[in-house]
Amino acid sequence: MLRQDEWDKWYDSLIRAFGGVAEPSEERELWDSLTEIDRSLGVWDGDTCVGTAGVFSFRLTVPGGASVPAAGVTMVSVAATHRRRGVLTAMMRRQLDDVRAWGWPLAVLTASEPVIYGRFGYGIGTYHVNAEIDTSRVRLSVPPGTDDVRLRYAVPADVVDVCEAVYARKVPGRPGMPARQPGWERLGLLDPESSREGASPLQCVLAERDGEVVGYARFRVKPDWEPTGPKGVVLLRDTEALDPAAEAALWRFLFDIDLTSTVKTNGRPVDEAWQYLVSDIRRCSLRVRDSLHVRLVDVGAALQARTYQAPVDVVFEVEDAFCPWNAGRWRLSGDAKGASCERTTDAADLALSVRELGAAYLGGVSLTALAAAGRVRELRQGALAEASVGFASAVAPWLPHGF
Ligand SMILES: CC(=O)SCCNC(=O)CCNC(=O)[C@H](O)C(C)(C)COP(=O)(O)OP(=O)(O)OC[C@H]1O[C@@H](n2cnc3c(N)ncnc32)[C@H](O)[C@@H]1OP(=O)(O)O
Repeated sequence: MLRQDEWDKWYDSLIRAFGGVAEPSEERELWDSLTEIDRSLGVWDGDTCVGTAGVFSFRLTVPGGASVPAAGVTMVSVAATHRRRGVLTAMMRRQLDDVRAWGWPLAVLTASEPVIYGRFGYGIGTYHVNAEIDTSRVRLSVPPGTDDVRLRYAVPADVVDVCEAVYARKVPGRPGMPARQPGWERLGLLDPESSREGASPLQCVLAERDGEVVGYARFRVKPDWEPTGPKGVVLLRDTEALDPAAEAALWRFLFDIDLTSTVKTNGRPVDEAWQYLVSDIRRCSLRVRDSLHVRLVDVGAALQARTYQAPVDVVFEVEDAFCPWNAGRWRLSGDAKGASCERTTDAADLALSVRELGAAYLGGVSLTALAAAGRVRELRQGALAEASVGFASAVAPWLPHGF
């Protein structure tokens, strides 16, 4: 376990493993304040730190809206001098044992390289979309009520509480969103000058209706000119809105900022509303990327913490070499109201590894698709369709920010 007075050395070791470029002090201080020391691991060779791993104590929305304790695995590194000797494997062993002992059913992470974590039982549970929208050509058609939404600029730090309140109201409605705990609001405000690369400081626009804040967008603008005229870029940091009209008003604003011709987004939901309002989706240059990797640390507790949009009664035969306490047969019975998941000796209906369960858990990756890839085996006819429909989420799961 890490000690507070070791943090600087520990963090320096992490930074070096990521290439050694120092973070702006504002950012370093933020991660210092968010580090949960007693949940962090350091591996030392003498007084040199050669391995780092941390955990944030998240609560994550799962299908059905429950907020489930989840270890947000973070700050993982092994010094290049000590790589490929099993240091990461040893830290993952200790960490997953710890998470189990804390009684948390899930561990989640975003990976520097997707190849790393499958061996430890993580499956890719959410994807996100990056877009580069040609707003000189792409038009938005907005729903009724959009013109009733008033927009106004505000200083981001001055209105962070109202933005957080909007965010908090969105959390239960989308699997994968963490409830933002005190301190995390600073992540959305992070704005070191050295990271702007010619763009403006962070700007914020609030959407209001009848004096109530119903949405916000935080962004930067990077001015640019060519001989024929302006071609500035709007760099979206984040946006949330409480209803379709507020959402459309904010996107219309982002599309229409004078002297700009591109909106760039990073890490947006795959089913976000603006995609269904644009005149030309092809000119939005969508790219999909893996986002949250999900590991069921306690299969029974995790599967019964969520609900199922259609009735499910199936026996899973689960393979889990890294956390053998999960291996074996589990009967999951559930519907949209609740679920139970117990050990059973009954015959299995579906066979899969814990990695596929992690992928399907938040409802964004279909068990049928995994079966088509040979990753899930159907042992009772009909069980695959039943489980696949039950597991799906009407709203695509999404992780709103890195950690
Ligand atoms: C949640 C996060 O924080 S993501 C950030 C992860 N960190 C980084 O990317 C920083 C740079 N990289 C590193 O620090 C290290 O290379 C790590 C942490 C990725 C791997 O640490 P190591 O101690 O070398 O891993 P370890 O020796 O335990 O490897 C276990 C297995 O995973 C494989 N593996 C580990 N990392 C990688 C990788 N990046 N690419 C391919 N295979 C890998 C190893 O080859 C080994 O396979 P084997 O069991 O078949 O021999």
